[in-house]
Amino acid sequence: MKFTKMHGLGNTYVIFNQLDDPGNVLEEDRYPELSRKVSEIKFGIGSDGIILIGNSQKADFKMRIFNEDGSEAKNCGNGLRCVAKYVFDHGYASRRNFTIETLGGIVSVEMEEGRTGEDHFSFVSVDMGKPGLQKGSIPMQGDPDTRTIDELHTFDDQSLRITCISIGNPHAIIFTEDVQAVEVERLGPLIEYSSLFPERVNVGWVQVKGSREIEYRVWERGSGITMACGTGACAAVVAASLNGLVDLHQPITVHLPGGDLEIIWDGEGHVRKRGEAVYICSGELIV
Ligand SMILES: N[C@H](CCC[C@H](N)C(=O)O)C(=O)O
Repeated sequence: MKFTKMHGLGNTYVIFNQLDDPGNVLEEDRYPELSRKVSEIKFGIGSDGIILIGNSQKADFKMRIFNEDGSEAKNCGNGLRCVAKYVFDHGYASRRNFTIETLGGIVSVEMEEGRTGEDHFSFVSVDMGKPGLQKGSIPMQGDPDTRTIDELHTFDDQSLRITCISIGNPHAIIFTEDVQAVEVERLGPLIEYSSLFPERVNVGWVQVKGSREIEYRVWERGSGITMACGTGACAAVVAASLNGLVDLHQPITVHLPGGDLEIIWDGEGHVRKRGEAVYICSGELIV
């Protein structure tokens, strides 16, 4: 199978182009195992998961994403930027703006000139759609028509205030005074596997640095600690806005371990993000 390995702020995916390469199409039940094998650095390639680029009946392209543990996710912000750059650079997209279907909905992307310009169109803007705010959209236990904003919940011996947002995929956001001091590795799985979330959950910690700047660390459902999470960064800005901690209508800089993303939300409509997508290598996977 031919692959291209790319990253968005160090959140790395091995991408299989299925648009015109039947050799990259497997039986449906083989993809979870493929993701587990490919993601493993010693016996595989090493990544946070795999992405399949396919044809769509509803959009210009289709993106499927599988986490490191083989679970299929409904959305992937960093992955969308990588897919957009790939299809644009390889001539599948005839315009700078186009749409990509995900299991979490259809998103619009626009290719932008890079900051330095040496790698033309290295930046991608993505309209991630309307965030889900009701418990029923996350999904999580409780009244499906109510929101989870700064709600106290207990996870084993930890009582934490959480704000839950769906960006097509589920996120639990926790605000902290010192994001670097958080024991992400210990708390992440406690929350990810809590019975509160029937489909598990991505967990993000946010330290507000100013009305237009936050710092964010993530424990990803199905992949653990990653260098960045695009949907998580969007969820973090929406959660911070709902808690009155950052400005609406203004670009919010989100500092992640792998770099910065620019996110903007108007308080009720679509959440948008802008960031880079970078090639690492391409090759042939022996399956
Ligand atoms: N672990 C996520 C999928 C990857 C999301 C992340 N890598 C991003 O950039 O949004 C989930 O199971 O919903």
